[in-house]
Amino acid sequence: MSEKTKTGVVANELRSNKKPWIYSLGLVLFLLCVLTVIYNNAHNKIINDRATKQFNEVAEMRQKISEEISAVAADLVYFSHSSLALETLAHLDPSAKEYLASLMRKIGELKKSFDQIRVLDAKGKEVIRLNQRADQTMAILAETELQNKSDRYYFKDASALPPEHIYLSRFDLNQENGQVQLPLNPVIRLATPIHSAAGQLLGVGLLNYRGNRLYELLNKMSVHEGDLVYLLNDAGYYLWHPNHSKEWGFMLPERSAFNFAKDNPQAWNLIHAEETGSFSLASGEYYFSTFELAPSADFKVTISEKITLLMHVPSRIIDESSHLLLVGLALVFLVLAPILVFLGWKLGVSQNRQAQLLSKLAFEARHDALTGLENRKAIMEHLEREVLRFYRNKKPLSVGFIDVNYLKRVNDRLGHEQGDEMIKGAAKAILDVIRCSDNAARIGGDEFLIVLPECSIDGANQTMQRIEKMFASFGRRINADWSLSYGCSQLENDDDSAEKAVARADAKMYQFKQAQRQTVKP
Ligand SMILES: Nc1nc2c(ncn2[C@@H]2O[C@H](COP(=O)(O)OP(=O)(O)OP(=O)(O)O)[C@@H](O)[C@H]2O)c(=O)[nH]1
Repeated sequence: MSEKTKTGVVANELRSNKKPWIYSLGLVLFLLCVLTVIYNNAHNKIINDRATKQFNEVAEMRQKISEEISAVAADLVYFSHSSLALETLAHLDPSAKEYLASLMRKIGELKKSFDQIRVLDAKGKEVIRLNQRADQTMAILAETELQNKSDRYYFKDASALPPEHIYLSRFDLNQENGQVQLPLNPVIRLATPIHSAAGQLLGVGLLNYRGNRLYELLNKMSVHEGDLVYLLNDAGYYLWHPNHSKEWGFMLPERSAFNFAKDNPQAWNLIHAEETGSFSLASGEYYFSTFELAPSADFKVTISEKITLLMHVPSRIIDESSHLLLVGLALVFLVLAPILVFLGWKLGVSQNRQAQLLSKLAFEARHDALTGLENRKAIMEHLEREVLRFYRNKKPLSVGFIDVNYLKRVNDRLGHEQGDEMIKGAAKAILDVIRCSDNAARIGGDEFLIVLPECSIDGANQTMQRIEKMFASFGRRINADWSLSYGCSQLENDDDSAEKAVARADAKMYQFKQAQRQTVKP
């Protein structure tokens, strides 16, 4: 086998050995790519779903707060602009006051969300006042307990409004006698001026809406575990904080440090940039909506406060969802990767086997099984090519024909194994003697053909002699009398052909054999 062929075979083998690895790694890489695509899609979907959910939640809560305040405004308008209120304040009907108080009590006990319900006259003196009891019933205060509130901002602001307009105080803590009421009592005061038919101010209707009712709504918000909900006033103070001890910093000096705007100036600027939106910071995602704490547009609202509903998804929660996804996909990888490695390996091995089988078949189709030399078909193709080269460059081309003598007799007398040894001996002698550029083939039972490019007939005959000698020496080693006959021919001109050259060499070999037979007695 030539060095070149040997290198080719080694390269093929190396390639074959790598195939199972390549297929296994290829499939694992494919799995990694698929899982990466799945991760990206799932991750984006989680982000989008979360954004949609949070936006919807914030919008829904804003709507609920607006509906709640609208219902409170409707209650205020209902008793304040009733004929009973007019008759009471204008002193038209002495029994009207009693009916009005009874109506106000009904409203208070039905809704259970009012700390106080009052009617003040035009001078700010309480005419009717109901306080909510601990059991949520309403107590009508006696005449002696009624106070003058003319100096309070809510009376002044409300009495200055046009007819039927509504005033909403800021959302803050109720104060009694200049002190913050304890336990803390968050309230929103809704007030509306009461005018006579002629447009004269008769008094003010007033409701103290309990902020705790808003908190109940906020508590019902369906937030994902770990998400944080804040309600902020327009100065960034917490009206609602998951940690309630941070609320009301603008009213309680000891809590004045707790302010979202101060703690998160970057987030606060972004919140102020638009009414509703979202943004992401290192601390997590934020979804917000800033709106007026006011009833729906059906009411004429003159003064109200802007508040911000803010939902914060901490980065820890975001990372957790990504982490869970990663862990899930890692598990899928750990389950599938060994299966794919196994399948890739099997595929590579079976492809190797198939390739080896094919190359063995291809080799066998062109080679002799006993000697490993080429067969007739292969050497004739080779000779055809050499003949074409001879036509072109006219360099001498010779053919040697060898026939082993007395093979039949060896077979018959000593057995086929000895006969085979004889054939293999002839092949070995040929291969040991010819040049690398020569080609030899076994073309029949005991016949061999040798193609000798760039070799004259004399050179070919000398080569045959050397083969004959070497073959005989092999025989002597086993005390056998091995001999062979040979004949050579040289390509002559452009009319000459491979077949003709082989036939001439065969004829020469035959003559040689005849001559041998006459001189050497078997
Ligand atoms: N052991 C063995 N014998 C083979 C093989 N191929 C062919 N033969 C036998 O070789 C013998 C060849 O017979 P012949 O053509 O008469 O050749 P020979 O006996 O060498 O006689 P000459 O060629 O005339 O010298 C036949 O009996 C074949 O069966 C083989 O691969 N191994």
